[in-house]
Amino acid sequence: METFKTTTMFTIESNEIYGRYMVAAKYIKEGELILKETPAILGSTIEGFHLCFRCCKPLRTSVQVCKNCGIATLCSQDCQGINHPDSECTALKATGIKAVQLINSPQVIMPLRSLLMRNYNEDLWNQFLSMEAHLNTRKDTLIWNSHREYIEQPLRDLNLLTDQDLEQNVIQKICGVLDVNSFEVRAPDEQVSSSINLTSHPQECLRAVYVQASLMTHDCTGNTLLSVDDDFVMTVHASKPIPAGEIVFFNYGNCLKGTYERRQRLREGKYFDCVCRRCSDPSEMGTHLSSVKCKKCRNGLVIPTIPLSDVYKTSWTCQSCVTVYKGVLIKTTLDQLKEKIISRDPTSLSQGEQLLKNLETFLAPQHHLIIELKQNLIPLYDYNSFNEMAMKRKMEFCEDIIRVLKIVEPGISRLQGLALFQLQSTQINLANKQYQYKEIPASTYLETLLLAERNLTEAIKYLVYEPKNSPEGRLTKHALNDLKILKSTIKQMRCLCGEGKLTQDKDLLHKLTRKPTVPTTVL
Ligand SMILES: C[S@@+](CC[C@H](N)C(=O)[O-])C[C@H]1O[C@@H](n2cnc3c(N)ncnc32)[C@H](O)[C@@H]1O
Repeated sequence: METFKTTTMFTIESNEIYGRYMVAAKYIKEGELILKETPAILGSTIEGFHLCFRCCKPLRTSVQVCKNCGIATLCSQDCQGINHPDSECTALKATGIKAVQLINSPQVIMPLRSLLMRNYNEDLWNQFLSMEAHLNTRKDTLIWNSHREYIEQPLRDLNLLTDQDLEQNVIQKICGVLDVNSFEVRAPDEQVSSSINLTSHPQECLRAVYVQASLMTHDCTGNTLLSVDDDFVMTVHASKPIPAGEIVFFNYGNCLKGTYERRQRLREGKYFDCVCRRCSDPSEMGTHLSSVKCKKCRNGLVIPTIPLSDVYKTSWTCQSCVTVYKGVLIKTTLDQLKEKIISRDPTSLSQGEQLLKNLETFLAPQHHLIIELKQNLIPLYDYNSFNEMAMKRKMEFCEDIIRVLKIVEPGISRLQGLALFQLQSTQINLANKQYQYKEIPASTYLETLLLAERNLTEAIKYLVYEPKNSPEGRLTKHALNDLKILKSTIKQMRCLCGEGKLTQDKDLLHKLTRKPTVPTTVL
């Protein structure tokens, strides 16, 4: 086994299965910082859209061009962003191309910026080239041909590629590295609600390559927490203790998806078949995120007989009455349900609840389609935030999601932090309302506040690792302030209860029902 690189925290090793991978060089404590890194290259998603070369803000209306190179698009001449250094500016100018040529082909910009690295930062270029691109697997596939037509050909037409570049498939290599190694990061100025929404990706998210962080191997339960701040600096913390010699993993996908969906995405985008502990377990560590209800006994849960096989290729067996179902049957049912989810009106709460009932007749209570629908319904319940039933339903959904997250994302988890934050704020709002209208006695009110305090404290425990200059970091600041207020309220309520004075402290209720400074649609 060859060791490529060492820091005090990790070494890089390599084997046949993973290629290079990161290994803990010492015992790493939960929450310890493993690495902090700026991106080697930043750009738009594969389809390409225009962004400011300096700050990477998507350019929606006016576009200016860098006065020095006359090519790079900018949001303004005064932009203070650091992502268009003089070295790149000079290399871009030397190409002799015109700004309009790039404006007409936004999809070539990120590959071109990557290519230019070789002219001004050989070290970084070599590191970039050493990254996994899966050229052999991708050769002559749809993605290969698409990159040839939409990226290689336009760059060739601009005379930016040598014969040797074409012979060595340099552009395919660059595109492969970008596709396999990029992290999706938020575009600056994205609304907080979309950026910390669990379900939908921000509309204009960017791709960024971090040369060290990308060496982490995938595992569906991971042992790290990755965060990116407003300046695109990535931090990697241990989400649980990592003994010396253990692999440092990161979950490349969405931990709330089912095994089939996760594995399919990894196969299509990262070119490997995940065989981690979670993928190999037919019950997904007891969560039953992919299990369906048995039609025959109506009691048991039906799970794949061979979990590492495709849904439709393996048979499925009821854990209770042992009835065996054909995989195609399960797949057809799931496809029909997915179709219903897609075609529902996403703004209609009643339609969503109706569909949820429908899903619950076929699927395990924690099936990923049910969890996903609940995530989507939570923001709709926020619009009814003064309705008691709505608040209770929202809390129920948060608790359901947290229960699953505790298993599939154990340890420090941003998603758990966000879900707990949502939960406690609704608990407080509901208790305030009930206490104000004398529906609950002071002792019950106090009990609920204590419960909310525990949830808020736990949320903060997970969220303190978020960089201060990120939407989650700003939410954490807000949460810390909320906790202070909550503690002082609890103190006052304890006094009131102790003295038997069940008064309604309006000021106290007002403080506790303040709207958070960030939208609450975090789930
Ligand atoms: C972002 S790169 C990781 C670094 C890469 N191993 C290298 O040597 O450059 C992702 C690639 O690593 C490999 N990989 C990562 N996690 C894996 C896993 N759990 N099982 C098999 N291969 C994995 C796959 O080839 C995948 O496309």
